Amino acid sequence: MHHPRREHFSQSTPVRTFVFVVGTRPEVIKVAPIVRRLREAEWAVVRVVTSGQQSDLLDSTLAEFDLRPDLSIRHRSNCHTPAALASQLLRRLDRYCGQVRPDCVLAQGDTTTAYAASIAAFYRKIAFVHVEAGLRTPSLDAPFPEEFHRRSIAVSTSLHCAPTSAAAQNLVRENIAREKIIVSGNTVIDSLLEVAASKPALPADFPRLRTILLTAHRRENFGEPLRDAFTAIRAFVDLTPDVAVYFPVHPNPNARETAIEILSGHPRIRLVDPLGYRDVVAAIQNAWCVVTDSGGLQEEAPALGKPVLVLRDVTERPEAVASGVVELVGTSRDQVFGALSELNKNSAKYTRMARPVFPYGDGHASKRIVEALYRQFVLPPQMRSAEIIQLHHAS
Ligand SMILES: CC(=O)N[C@@H]1[C@@H](OP(=O)(O)OP(=O)(O)OC[C@H]2O[C@@H](n3ccc(=O)[nH]c3=O)[C@H](O)[C@@H]2O)O[C@H](CO)[C@@H](O)[C@@H]1O
Repeated sequence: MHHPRREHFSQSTPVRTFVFVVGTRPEVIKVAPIVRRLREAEWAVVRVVTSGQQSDLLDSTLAEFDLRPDLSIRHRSNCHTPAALASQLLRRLDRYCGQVRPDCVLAQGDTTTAYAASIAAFYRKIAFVHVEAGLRTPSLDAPFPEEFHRRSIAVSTSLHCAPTSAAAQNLVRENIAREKIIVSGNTVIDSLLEVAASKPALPADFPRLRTILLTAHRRENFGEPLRDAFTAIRAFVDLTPDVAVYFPVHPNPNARETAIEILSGHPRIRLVDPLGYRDVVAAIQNAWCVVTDSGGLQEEAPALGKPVLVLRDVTERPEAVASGVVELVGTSRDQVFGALSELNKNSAKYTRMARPVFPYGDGHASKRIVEALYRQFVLPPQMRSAEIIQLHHAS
């Protein structure tokens, strides 16, 4: 497919072509506000490619955010391992980049899709822009394989859009030049605040009790860790008659089977299919607390003033933990049960954790990113202001 490039839309301003590559639900939620804003810019031609990484959740999320892909990569053969997906994607993205010849490839986060997109861009000598750059844990294989993806992507990125100052500092520690980093905020807060402002309706089956919104799907929690955490949650609900659980179950069979095994058949535990984004936002707004191993929910719930217990031992999102509204509890039975009981008994603690904080953004991240794209890809080098492409220190 060849898209003719208009070299100039007016006498002076060149038109640049931007290719976004997305493969999973969170990537769509997080790039959609950038795509929408960039499409309004007369200096930008925007293409969206889907990678086929998470085919079951992608189409509905694309539709909800009104993102129509220009290319949907489908896989004939089994692509269930990161290696199989990465190798197939690399070939397909290389071909696409060769045809379209974009000025820039953009991807978000830490998926195999984002990793393959960064390599494809590098081999074609195309600038790569990384959205949600600089998240790190101390261990290369936790989360696996995402931490490896993040670190590898950083090496060839020309513009790093870090959500927070701490993420930017992580990049500086890896010797990334400061001029290549902006602190944009996380675009998930753009999506979240926009949806929250439109007052989404609560899903009809959401319990009318104090409700734990539960999600769990991280690969490193499959098996015993999930089984332990779910057992503790069930025990807590058994002992606390005014508490319910609302659990949109991820389609991954490893997560799904354990959820059904441990949590089904309880009158106050509701296992439901994955929710649309509007439903999730309404569910967070109406939850008593959120228990999760998801990255996105650790960012969203604090902005809506809901306490979060994280079913992981480490997080690449330390900011809300430092604010005291997110607690890392791991997956052991004692810790999960203990953390829920404490939140239930200790109302002063609950109140401290149930206040809106915005460490991940103010809802204007996509505006900052589009401004940075304009500076980097449209303005001549001598006119690029250092104002925006600079490292803001934590206040
Ligand atoms: C290791 C790690 O932390 N990696 C993260 C991972 O994403 P994640 O862990 O956040 O993934 P999920 O939990 O699947 O998605 C979350 C989003 O989905 C919404 N949601 C949830 C349930 C539902 O029923 N319906 C929904 O709409 C929810 O509100 C939220 O916005 O990959 C991203 C991409 O690279 C990275 O950004 C991110 O670092």
